[in-house]
Amino acid sequence: MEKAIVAKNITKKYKLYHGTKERLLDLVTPKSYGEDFYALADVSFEAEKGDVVGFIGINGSGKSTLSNIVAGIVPETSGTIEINGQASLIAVASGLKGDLTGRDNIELKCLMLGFSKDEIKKLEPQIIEFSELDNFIDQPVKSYSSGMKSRLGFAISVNVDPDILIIDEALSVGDKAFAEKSLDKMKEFKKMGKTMIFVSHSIGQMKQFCEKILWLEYGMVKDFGTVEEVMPKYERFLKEYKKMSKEEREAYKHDALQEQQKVLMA
Ligand SMILES: Nc1ncnc2c1ncn2[C@@H]1O[C@H](COP(=O)(O)OP(=O)(O)OP(=O)(O)O)[C@@H](O)[C@H]1O
Repeated sequence: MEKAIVAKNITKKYKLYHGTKERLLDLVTPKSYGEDFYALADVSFEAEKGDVVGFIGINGSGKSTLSNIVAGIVPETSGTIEINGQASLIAVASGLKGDLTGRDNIELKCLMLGFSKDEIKKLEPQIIEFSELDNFIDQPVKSYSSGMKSRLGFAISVNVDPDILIIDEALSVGDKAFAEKSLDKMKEFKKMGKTMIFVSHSIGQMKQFCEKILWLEYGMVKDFGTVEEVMPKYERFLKEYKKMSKEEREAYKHDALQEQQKVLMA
């Protein structure tokens, strides 16, 4: 099978500062201030061409950070990510410019993807129709609601025929009718054998779409396997996690972060 994405030992470190003073001091004498925080620790996974890989995990587990790294929006601190040669990759959630109108954003994103002016002219009506933004298409994107932004991002992404599509929580905002239309489009993509990364908190959507599941927890890979292998374990975990008291969750997190330290030292 042809590999579409190969991510090896991805680590993402952020600096956490206690207040502005510490942040400024760190600018003057770098590395002296702030606390290291690892949003991802030694994460590896692969997607074959045509796989739909779902990223799951409780809040703050690193799903968006990883999808942004795959999309090339956020740089990894260490590790490598390979995207199959000619694959054109598009992330629904990225790259909309607030000061530009919806229409200008369509043109800009298409230009960046290498489309010619003529090709963009043909694509534009299709994208606008899918977005259902009507007259808002000529308003600056900063005046859009998050649902509207997500509709524009999704409309562009699914109409430019990418090889790899990254859908990060794009269906959780906006109305139900649009989400259903988008899910239909995703089914179409799946039939066409496109590779997708899908980030969602919806267990139903995950089961419906994904072949593989990457379960992240406090930046570490808790499990990676087929949807049939991983989802039942995740659902059992969620049931237990929901029952935990605040203190129990803190203790759980503490243990996970100690494990993270071990992973990072290895
Ligand atoms: N720019 C940043 N600076 C510092 N910490 C960050 C930054 N971006 C993300 N983080 C932290 O990294 C961790 C992982 O965040 P991320 O958004 O990837 O998680 P997630 O699994 O997508 O969460 P959610 O399900 O809530 O969307 C979180 O603790 C978050 O606070």
